Amino acid sequence: MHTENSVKPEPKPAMKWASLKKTFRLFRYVKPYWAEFALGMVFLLVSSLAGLAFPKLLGNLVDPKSSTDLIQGLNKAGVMLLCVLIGQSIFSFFRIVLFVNVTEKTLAALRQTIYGHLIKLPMKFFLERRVGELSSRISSDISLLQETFTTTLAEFIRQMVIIIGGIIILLITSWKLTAFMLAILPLMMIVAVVFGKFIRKFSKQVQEQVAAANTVVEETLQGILNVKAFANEFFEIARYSQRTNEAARIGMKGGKFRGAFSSFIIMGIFGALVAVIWRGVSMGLSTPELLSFVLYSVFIGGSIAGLAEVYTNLQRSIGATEHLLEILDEQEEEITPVTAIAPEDQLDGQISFHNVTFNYPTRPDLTIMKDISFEVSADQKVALVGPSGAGKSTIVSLLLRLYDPVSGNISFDGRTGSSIPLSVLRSQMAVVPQDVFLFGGTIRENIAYGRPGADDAAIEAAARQANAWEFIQRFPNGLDTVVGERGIQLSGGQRQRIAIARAVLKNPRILILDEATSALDAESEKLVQDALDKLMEGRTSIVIAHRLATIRQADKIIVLDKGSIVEEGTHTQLITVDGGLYKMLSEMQFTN
Ligand SMILES: Nc1ncnc2c1ncn2[C@@H]1O[C@H](COP(=O)(O)OP(=O)(O)OP(=O)(O)O)[C@@H](O)[C@H]1O
Repeated sequence: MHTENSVKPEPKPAMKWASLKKTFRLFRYVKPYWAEFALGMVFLLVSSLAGLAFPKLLGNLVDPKSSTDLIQGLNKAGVMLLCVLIGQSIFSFFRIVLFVNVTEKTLAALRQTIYGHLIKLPMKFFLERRVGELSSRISSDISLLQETFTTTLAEFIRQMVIIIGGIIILLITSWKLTAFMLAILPLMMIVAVVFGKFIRKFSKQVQEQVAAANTVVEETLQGILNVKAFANEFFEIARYSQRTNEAARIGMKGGKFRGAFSSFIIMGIFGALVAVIWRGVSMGLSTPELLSFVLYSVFIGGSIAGLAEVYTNLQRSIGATEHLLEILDEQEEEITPVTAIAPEDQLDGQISFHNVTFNYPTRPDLTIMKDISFEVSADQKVALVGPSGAGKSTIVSLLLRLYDPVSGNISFDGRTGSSIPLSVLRSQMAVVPQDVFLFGGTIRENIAYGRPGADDAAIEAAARQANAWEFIQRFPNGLDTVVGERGIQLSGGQRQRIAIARAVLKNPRILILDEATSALDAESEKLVQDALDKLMEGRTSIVIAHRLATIRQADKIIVLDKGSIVEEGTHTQLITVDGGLYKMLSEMQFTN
């Protein structure tokens, strides 16, 4: 089990400006929609400015002087207020529609960019992170940004307009009273900001705990079979409860501070109001003047308090942006669309390992492959044999260039692997893995994964060659049969034949076969083996063999032990080596 690195250190204050600058990189995704964005901004500004007229007009409304100017029985201030209201509702409507449009389009582009980037990252990246954490990270980080773009940003601008505009109007009304009010406000502001920052810490911790809890759900649902088989339901329930309780505990602790924060704001605002009214009365301001003054003060006070919330939200989205940018800053593999393979890049199928030494990037201290060299001629069938952990799968990963050797090199037809475009190289190889992964979808889609866009005739031919057609046909929906998320409705042998059909469709130059360790029933076994034999014909095949009976005909058997090649030869040669590992493994299997 991995340990959680859930609570990451808070970014240092010195980082702030740098992170803010980084966040601006996101505006690249807004750029294509800048016209809509700018228009939304105009609406926002106009509606915020119109909002500013509110207290003044309300003051006029109650002014006994204005009621003497009645125009046909209607109060002028009342009409203007109505106009402001109508104007504001129209502007708000367009502002929201425009901002939502821009946000949705921007986020879709961002989601696509991030996913497109993520899927092209090298294996090293995925070794270091948990998939559940990554996916919930991305979804929660993006929802945070959604909130920022649609509400927080607008709130920020509206509040700034109210604060600045309000103060200007107040200064014109009475600079003395304004100065008095302002003496109280900045204090509130500082406390609010400090408080907001403190609260932010809690929401971040809760977010991380929730992500950790989601990881448990995701992993256990994906591996539900294992959970049940090990009767570990209660263990998982306890694990999940621990995470969710922790999230709740931190959330509640944060809740207390949020409560205190809101009490502070209430005290601050009401306290300031009482003080301002008292001061205003003693300064001899008229009632309408006082009313609009108090209203402006409420607006300003409310905006300053809201600003702390906005600040918290902005900080959270800066955090979210940083996470997303961290992913975007990771170096991609050179994945390119392969439409046609240039003749010079067509593989013949010859492979050589020259003094390859390798360790996994996550475990630099542990040398997994030690100075390995071997040759595979085109169209040869070569078996990799050895005890568990000997390094057979690692050789396959190196062949696929999921990782690069630390020293030495791997060449294809005499060309170093790294000189062939990565996607072109991989497109000429196919893997039939031990644990076949079926995507939720139809059998047709699952087979066509070997060559997206293949027509039904090609899919049927591949299924026939893989000895899969017979069982597919027996399903009432044939190729349209939906297989579950992990293909649980299909038997192990059937899944393997689907994987073989995929490889047939791909028609690779180099075939990599990770033989299933789980025993199939005799009939299924024969069907799978027969399909594999047909698939291996006419191409280079590398077989990770667990059952030695299946590789007697191999052109070459490479025996690995602890990351080194200990023997090499055909079955007949190796079986005669006294004290040899192959002979020993072979005797063990046949006597069992
Ligand atoms: N992703 C990884 N990160 C770090 N070490 C790894 C990783 N994958 C495998 N190893 C280590 O590399 C060594 C070789 O593993 P590998 O999977 O290649 O062996 P194998 O011969 O295929 O074993 P098996 O027959 O059990 O599948 C093992 O010691 C294993 O612990």
